[in-house]
Amino acid sequence: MCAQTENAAPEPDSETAVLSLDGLTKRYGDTVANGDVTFDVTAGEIFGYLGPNGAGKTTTIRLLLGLIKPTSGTAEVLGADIRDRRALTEAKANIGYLPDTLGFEDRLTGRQVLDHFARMRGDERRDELLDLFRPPLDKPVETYSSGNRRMLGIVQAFMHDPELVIMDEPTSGLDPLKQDRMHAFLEEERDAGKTIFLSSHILSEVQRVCDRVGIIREGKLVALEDIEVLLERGGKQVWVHLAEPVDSGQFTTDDMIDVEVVDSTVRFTYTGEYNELIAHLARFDIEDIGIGDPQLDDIFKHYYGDDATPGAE
Ligand SMILES: Nc1ncnc2c1ncn2[C@@H]1O[C@H](COP(=O)(O)OP(=O)(O)OP(=O)(O)O)[C@@H](O)[C@H]1O
Repeated sequence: MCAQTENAAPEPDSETAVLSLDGLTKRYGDTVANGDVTFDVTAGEIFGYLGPNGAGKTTTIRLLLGLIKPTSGTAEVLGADIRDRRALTEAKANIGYLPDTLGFEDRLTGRQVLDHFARMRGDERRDELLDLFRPPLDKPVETYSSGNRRMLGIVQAFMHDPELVIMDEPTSGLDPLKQDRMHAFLEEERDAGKTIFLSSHILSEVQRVCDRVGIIREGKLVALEDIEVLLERGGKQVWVHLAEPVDSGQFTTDDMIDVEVVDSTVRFTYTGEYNELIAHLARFDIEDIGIGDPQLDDIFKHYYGDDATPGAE
């Protein structure tokens, strides 16, 4: 599959660009943590920033929040240039941030942590969020499970009702039920007009909640697509059970990838015209057939190759 770059991405509407990255580059010695990363995130979408460990996701997030400085290039966050410290500080009053590692003062209770953030930015949605996410507020944070730490982090990220929320691996440490609650919550926030930027190495999470995805590999943006387009480009997953065994040379066409033949069963990903597939299949004696949508992790493999380590769950 042909990887999309920023050049081929749909033109964003600059009026509604909440995040706008322009050649964002961060080098650490010889390591290019982010290399010329360019894309926009528009208002009211859940944008998934997908890549395996070390791809550069946290670096992008830290650059966007002004926690580190770019080597070159820049970005605008809610209209503020990240190199303009004062403008960025003002913009951050309207941003929620859930870091990958929550840097709370561990001896404080959850309530004290929230009080601290409330003094800085407000907390008009605190009670509503605590009803949903329920961290044990009167215990010191050092006694929290990783799931409860994340719950507290989510409450602090959203309680001042920000326009944009940036989340670094938001569901790590959450059990499946809490992950579901979190995903449903993010969808509600998006429907209410909020913009969510979340990084993830979990393909199923991005597939489930995100409207668009940027895939980052070794610091470079290798794809930028609507989830639906990405899934469409990934073709169809097909399996057929034939009346007689067949060898792969007899069956395979140029539009089939990842062909697997076991006796009389063939599985493959089909990327061509459907009429041609049907004409091709009509030459065989077929006993059963299944055609379905591909999983994002299959598509991901095409970007990353066979040595991909996407860490899919
Ligand atoms: N302060 C630093 N000094 C040197 N190298 C760094 C620093 N921070 C990040 N890197 C390197 O930059 C690259 C990108 O790291 P980054 O943490 O952004 O990746 P990531 O996609 O967020 O990965 P993970 O999911 O593991 O956090 C890695 O090779 C990392 O080792």
